[in-house]
Amino acid sequence: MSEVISTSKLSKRYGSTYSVQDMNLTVREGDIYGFLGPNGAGKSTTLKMILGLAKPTEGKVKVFGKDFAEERRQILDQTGSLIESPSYYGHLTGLENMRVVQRLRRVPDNNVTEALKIVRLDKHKDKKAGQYSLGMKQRLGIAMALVSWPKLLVLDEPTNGLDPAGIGEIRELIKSLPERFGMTVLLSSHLLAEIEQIATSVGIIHQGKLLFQGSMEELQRRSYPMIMIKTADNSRAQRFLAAEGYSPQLFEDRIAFAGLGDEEAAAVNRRLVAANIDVLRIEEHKKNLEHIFLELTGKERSL
Ligand SMILES: Nc1ncnc2c1ncn2[C@@H]1O[C@H](COP(=O)(O)OP(=O)(O)OP(=O)(O)O)[C@@H](O)[C@H]1O
Repeated sequence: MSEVISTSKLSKRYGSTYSVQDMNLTVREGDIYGFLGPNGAGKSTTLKMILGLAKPTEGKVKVFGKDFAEERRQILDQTGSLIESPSYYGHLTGLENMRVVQRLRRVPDNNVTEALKIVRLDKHKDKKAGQYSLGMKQRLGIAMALVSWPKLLVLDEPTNGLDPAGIGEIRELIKSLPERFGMTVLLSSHLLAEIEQIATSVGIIHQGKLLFQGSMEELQRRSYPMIMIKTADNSRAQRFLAAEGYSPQLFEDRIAFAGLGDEEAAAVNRRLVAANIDVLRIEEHKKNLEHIFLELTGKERSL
């Protein structure tokens, strides 16, 4: 798969503070790349530099293998974006707003009709955008970004402020874009669950630095399984097993073991039963992404 975006040592400094530092980001064709980080991590700043809306202090951006500084126009012609909140004219209808973008992008009427249909605003196209709900405004913003059928779509927190139904709708829409239209999508979010559900690749940014970059599977692989055992008396089970040389931890209503193989799990089970401690459940838990994220950002030490 070819690289659609690659940045090398991309940095942005405001005063003496780096908002983004030495960012080597790679987005491949057909990816839905989830750019994940807490508020203030530097996501918007990075996206703005990729789109030429902010000037890097250091480093380079290549989009479609072209140097942004040299081939800006050609790159932007094939790119659609929604950065921060959508910009629209409140006194114009959804359709009229689309026409404004249509003229700028010099695309046929059909593109407008299709884009409105895809974001399901076709029935509301004659209503003033100022009277749209938050979700509709967001969808209008996405329709504007889609109108030229870009090869690359960059979306900054596209589900911000939406209710769960709206989030689900936008999520399904984004997920369908690579397959339906051959697009590559780069989107940012501070919500792990959202990235987990949409993205095929992930970049985790914290305090301006990229801490992890890879496929969603690679990130998932970092999670090692824990064996959780629920007994009729967890405290007694824990003391008993600790005396037998194991090191279980009490965790909610279970005792937890790291790195316990199948045979060891069976042995623990036998010992508990022999000690007259009823075993109610034995389960394998994968560490969830939240744990991994917290570990990467250095905020979590236990379990
Ligand atoms: N124009 C600016 N001048 C000074 N500092 C800025 C400017 N723009 C951004 N910053 C700082 O850069 C850091 C990163 O901001 P950025 O908006 O990129 O973060 P983010 O990850 O997108 O967060 P959020 O999700 O809250 O938008 C913040 O500390 C912010 O205060």
